[in-house]
Amino acid sequence: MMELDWLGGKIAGEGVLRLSKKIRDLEDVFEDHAAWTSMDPETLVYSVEWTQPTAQDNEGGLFWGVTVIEPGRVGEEFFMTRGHFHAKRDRGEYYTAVQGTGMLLLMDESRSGRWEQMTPGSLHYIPGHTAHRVVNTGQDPLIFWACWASDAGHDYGTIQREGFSHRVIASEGSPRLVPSTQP
Ligand SMILES: O=P(O)(O)OC[C@H]1O[C@H](O)[C@H](O)[C@@H](O)[C@@H]1O
Ligand SMILES: [Fe+2]
Repeated sequence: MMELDWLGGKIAGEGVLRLSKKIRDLEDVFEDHAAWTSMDPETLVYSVEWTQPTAQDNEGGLFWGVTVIEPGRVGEEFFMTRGHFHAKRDRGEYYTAVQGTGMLLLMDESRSGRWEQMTPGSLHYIPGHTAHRVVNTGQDPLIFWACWASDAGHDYGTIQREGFSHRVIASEGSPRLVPSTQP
């Protein structure tokens, strides 16, 4: 059995998987390359804990995890996840925020973008064929839980090549959505 620290964003139990993404892992994710280069490469941007109680190729299985995005910026742009489509495009996902404030960026396959505000208690259904990225627009860690299909997989390449339709930047202290000029 797994034990969740719901508000702390932690999973305890056997077989919990963990990864963390630092500034050095996120080249070409942020628009301002000069600002990225000037930062300490060891700065933590986000970490993920998840459980895979079933095999990755098990059609019909579910995975469960939590992501903690630290507060911070690269230039004008807020810390955020890499973002992805699912490798199996039709697979959906749930996100629910428990701490902090942020923005869920969504984009369909014709690059049409939309977004949802994330606050403690907000529930977000991400349909299939929709890329998703989370941006921490607050001063505290943004913590959200997720449940997704075990055979969904992650396609990072499409976002790496083509970028998201929009970015979230700090404009006089407040978050502002701007159309992307480059991947
Ligand atoms: O994988 P990223 O786009 O960097 O997002 C970070 C993580 O966010 C959520 O927790 C998803 O459920 C994970 O599958 C994903 O790995
Ligand atoms: Fe996903």
